[in-house]
Amino acid sequence: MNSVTVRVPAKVNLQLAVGPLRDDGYHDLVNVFHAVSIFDEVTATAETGMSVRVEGESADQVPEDDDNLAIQAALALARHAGRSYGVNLIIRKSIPVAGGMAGGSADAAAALVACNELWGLGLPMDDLLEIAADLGSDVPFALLGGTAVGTGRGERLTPLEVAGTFHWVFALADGGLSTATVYAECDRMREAMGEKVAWPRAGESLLAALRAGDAKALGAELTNDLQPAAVMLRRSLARTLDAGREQGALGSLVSGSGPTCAFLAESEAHAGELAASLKSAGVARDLIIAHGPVPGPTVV
Ligand SMILES: C[C@](O)(CO)[C@H](O)COP(=O)(O)OP(=O)(O)OC[C@H]1O[C@@H](n2ccc(N)nc2=O)[C@H](O)[C@@H]1O
Ligand SMILES: Nc1ncnc2c1ncn2[C@@H]1O[C@H](COP(=O)(O)OP(=O)(O)OP(=O)(O)O)[C@@H](O)[C@H]1O
Repeated sequence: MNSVTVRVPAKVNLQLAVGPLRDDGYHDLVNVFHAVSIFDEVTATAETGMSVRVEGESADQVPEDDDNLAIQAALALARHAGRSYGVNLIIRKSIPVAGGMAGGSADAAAALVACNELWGLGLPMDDLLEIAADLGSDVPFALLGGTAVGTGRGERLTPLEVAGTFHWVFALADGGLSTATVYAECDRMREAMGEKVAWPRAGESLLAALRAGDAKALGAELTNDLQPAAVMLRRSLARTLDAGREQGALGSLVSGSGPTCAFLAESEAHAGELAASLKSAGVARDLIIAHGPVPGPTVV
């Protein structure tokens, strides 16, 4: 086999509970991940060296050297296998860059799956998950897909049972936000308010809403502890979130570290109406309709 193409979804966080800052610079989380139908595609082709090319949505903002998370994934996999494999990766991006939807992590997960296949390694999921955790906190979930709760840095995963499909509208913003900067702003705001940071816990009502496939109940339970920090760093997000609520979204929140905002709709038709109203309100660079949960990386 000379070439393998893998399609990989974006994520939104349905609950992001951020615990105290740890000594290693990370935060313990309860992170309810949900994979949605916005996809990047990664094609891996056998080659002697390691190279990457990026095409599509905001490709110019993605590095085409060893800083690219997909190349780092291929290098980590070759190291794990103990061989000096080569690969050319072509990444076709649709997931917004630095948008809080884990696009880089998705590409890394896709590269792990594609190279595992291309190089005939046959490594099991558990090995790939271990390599993924070293690449970034979101990468293990990007390998898994579906809906799952992540603890620790977000890398320790338990898949969740979900009934049916949820319909979403995503409002894209101009420019990205740095994940590390948003966490640091969250710490700063908490300290300024003298807030005692609680140990993060999964929302029982949120898990029940997922099990029941109850969009209305889910909408009321969406929470993101990074949202105040993201809004502080990008004030315009307050207006975007307000517009979603005014236009009848069941729930509105910043996706992960932002600046993409996520709005839950009642149905596919309602998502279409909501996207049209938000477009007219002029509160986003672009709007994308998607559904979840969807499976993780898939060879196409
Ligand atoms: C905001 C989320 O996307 C929600 O899923 C993730 O928590 C971020 O995951 P990620 O982008 O894979 O993040 P990493 O590459 O592991 O870490 C980037 C930076 O984010 C901060 N970080 C990340 C994860 C975590 N549990 N605590 C943190 O404080 C740290 O400053 C870290 O240096
Ligand atoms: N394959 C990649 N795709 C996108 N960005 C990448 C990639 N490799 C490295 N990067 C760098 O990582 C930064 C963050 O990109 P990414 O799109 O993953 O952010 P994000 O969606 O906010 O992440 P998260 O939701 O995991 O916090 C970008 O600014 C870019 O420079």
